[in-house]
Amino acid sequence: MKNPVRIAPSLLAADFTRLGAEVAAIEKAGADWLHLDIMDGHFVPNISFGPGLIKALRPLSAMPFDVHLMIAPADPYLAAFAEAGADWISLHPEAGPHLHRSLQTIRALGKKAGVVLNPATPIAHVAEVIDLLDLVLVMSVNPGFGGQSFIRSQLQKIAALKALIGDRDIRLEVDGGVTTETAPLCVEAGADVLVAGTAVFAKPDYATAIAGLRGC
Ligand SMILES: O=C(CO)[C@@H](O)[C@H](O)COP(=O)(O)O
Repeated sequence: MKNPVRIAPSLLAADFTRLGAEVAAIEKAGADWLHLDIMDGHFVPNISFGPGLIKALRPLSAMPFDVHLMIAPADPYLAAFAEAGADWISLHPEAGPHLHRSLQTIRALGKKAGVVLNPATPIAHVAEVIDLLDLVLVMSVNPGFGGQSFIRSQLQKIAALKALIGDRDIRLEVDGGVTTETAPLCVEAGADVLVAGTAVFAKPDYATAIAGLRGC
């Protein structure tokens, strides 16, 4: 069965002086999920925000909170993100020695578990842990910053993952350089969740931007 396409604006591109209002605005504009990029200045060369912000935003929105951990190690912080209000928690295979155990921990916390593949990370990691996955996130830029250009080779990776996932109940998400030009290519390759930062928050009308990414 084909999943409907979900649009997940990335808060990293929002106006940090008015985050509560930004979250309310994208929800009203039709966003499906809120994507939250957690960066530690070590796993990626940027620092963003932590569980405190997620806890502050949680009462303001009914959207599922989709938390992408760009931190290493990730294991010591999984419970904090779960308690703060994350619904989906995804991490990189490179973030620790025991991806399988990390995914088990996320599920034991009652959350949906995801694995994230950098542009140079092979899909073999997914096959090894597929029974523990609710989501696979393909990075179509090198993680750390918004506003980068889409790496087109990742379309083949999305298609290969779609074939690997088959009819399992696993979302296939793409993040980085997603625009009205690249979004249809991602969906055609098999993605069903589109993360977009600048393609939403840098636009004057969020509803038009979200509808454009959804292809309607
Ligand atoms: O995780 C990241 C970057 O590391 C992304 O979520 C970006 O924040 C997406 O930004 P755009 O490429 O859509 O502007």
